[in-house]
Amino acid sequence: MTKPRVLISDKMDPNAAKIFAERGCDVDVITDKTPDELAAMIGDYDGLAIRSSTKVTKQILDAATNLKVIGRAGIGVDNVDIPYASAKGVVVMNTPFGNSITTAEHAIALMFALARQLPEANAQTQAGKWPKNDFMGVEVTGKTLGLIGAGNIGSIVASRALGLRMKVVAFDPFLTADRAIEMGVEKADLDTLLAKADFITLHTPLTDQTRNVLSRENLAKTKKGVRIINCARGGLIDEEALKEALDSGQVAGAALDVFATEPAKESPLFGTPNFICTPHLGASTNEAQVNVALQVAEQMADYLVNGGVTNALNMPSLSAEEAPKLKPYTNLALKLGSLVGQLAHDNLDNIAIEVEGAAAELNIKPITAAVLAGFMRRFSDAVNMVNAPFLAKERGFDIREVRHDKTGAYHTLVRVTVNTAQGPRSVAGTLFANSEARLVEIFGISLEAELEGNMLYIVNEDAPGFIGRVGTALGEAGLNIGTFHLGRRSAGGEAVLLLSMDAAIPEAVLKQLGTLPGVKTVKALKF
Ligand SMILES: NC(=O)C1=CN([C@@H]2O[C@H](COP(=O)(O)OP(=O)(O)OC[C@H]3O[C@@H](n4cnc5c(N)ncnc54)[C@H](O)[C@@H]3O)[C@@H](O)[C@H]2O)C=CC1
Ligand SMILES: O=C(O)C(=O)COP(=O)(O)O
Repeated sequence: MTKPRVLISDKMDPNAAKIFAERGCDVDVITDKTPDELAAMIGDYDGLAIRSSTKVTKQILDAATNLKVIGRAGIGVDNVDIPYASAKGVVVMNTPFGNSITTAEHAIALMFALARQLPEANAQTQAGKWPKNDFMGVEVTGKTLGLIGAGNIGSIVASRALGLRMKVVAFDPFLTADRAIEMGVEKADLDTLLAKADFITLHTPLTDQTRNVLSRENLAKTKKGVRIINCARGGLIDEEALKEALDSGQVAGAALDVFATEPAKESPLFGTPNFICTPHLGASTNEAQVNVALQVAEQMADYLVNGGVTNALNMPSLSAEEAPKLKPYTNLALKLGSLVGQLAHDNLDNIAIEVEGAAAELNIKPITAAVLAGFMRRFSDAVNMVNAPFLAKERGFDIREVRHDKTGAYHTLVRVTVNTAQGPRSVAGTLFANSEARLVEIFGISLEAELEGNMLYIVNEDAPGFIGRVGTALGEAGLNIGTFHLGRRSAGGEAVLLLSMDAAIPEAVLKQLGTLPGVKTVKALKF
């Protein structure tokens, strides 16, 4: 097997490259490339490891013809076009906890820097001014900290602030009353927070809902003299409006680690009194960088080498232990989905996946994803287990997953059913020797077959001499039959023939077979 190739395109702790190599990947570290340069090289790679500098846009994803996984050594993934990556079947992972303490500490550091104007006092002292009477600060003890976003980082900031004897008011639509009590914070709506807070700190991702949460209008609702800290994402604050609010004194100080456009080489805020900034250093500690580098490399290598999925934003998790157990099932599911996809005529919008026996003990999500991937291959070759659920959702598919406790004739079974105009149609398969995928039922008829390569599917009325006529027609066309599988509903009733063929069957031969007496359906299948 060729080794998966990984590109590390942002500055990352060397542990990442080391882990990739140890886990059987070829790794290149090539940073600071322009988008065009990255697009020109990305086609060679199976994995892309990034921080916040690399922008994974449509341009990059279109050029990434071999890419299977993007790993973000950090938290925010707003620099990755996740919907497009999903549509392209590329898994996107992050490391949701590795740098959260470090970033929370940076927010607290900036809060103190604002409260005591440390950067300016430091600069003037070192300039020989000894400005002892120019810097009157504020205490944080007893003050109210307004937390916008109370997730991992926000809750660490809250715990540190409570330790500093501050009061914490939190706005987060997903914060439950119980969790707020557990955190020791007061849950509030945004307007209440804006009116109460002496300091405001932001800890939400950048989304369409959070963009400009501190807009001009909202800045005007703050308590006069508020101090604002942003260690989350630049787009959360209207920078022009913040500049005006600093100039007017509505905002007494602001500390930004992040900017709407990065690198921020210029800004209306630069040079404003009581404005402090750092160049997106929130996650920059030795500890955090080692954490995220190790974690991203482990996760990506797991996926590329074993199929394990951890911390993916566009795919259900699958442990490295589970992945090998599920592999034969996803293979079976892909084939059953593909069979239904190739045989179903209607414009279907529903599919049910049932598992029983040993299959019912497993994580059903990857099995469903594989059925959908197989089923939707009739729409596009680019469908895989990552993008199939996403595409199915986009098409408004009704997907049902059923887990049966009972065990039937087979120790393990996966059944795929679609509702057609003629009623439900289902196919089922099992695993022989725990690994070999076998079809065992097709549209209510028992029939055992491997679904492999080129196949010929015929439905006919069971009648003497029919099989001979099929064999003769194929022989005369110079087409060799590999294996031959037969099933029927009842003697003289509907029968199914499933043949594996050594080569694809030409259209003319299919047409000719269709003219044989008693034939209802003839179809070439490909697995
Ligand atoms: N400056 C830096 O170097 C770093 C910045 N970050 C940024 O910090 C952000 C937060 O990280 P975590 O706390 O780990 O994420 P998280 O996902 O644990 O927490 C985010 C919180 O924001 C809340 N939220 C979502 N929409 C909201 C809305 N409309 N209004 C209010 N709250 C909302 C969520 O409910 C969640 O509780 C990341 O998304 C990333 O952008 C993260 C690490 C380093
Ligand atoms: O983890 C995050 O979300 C960060 O913003 C850290 O960014 P960085 O990896 O330091 O470029």
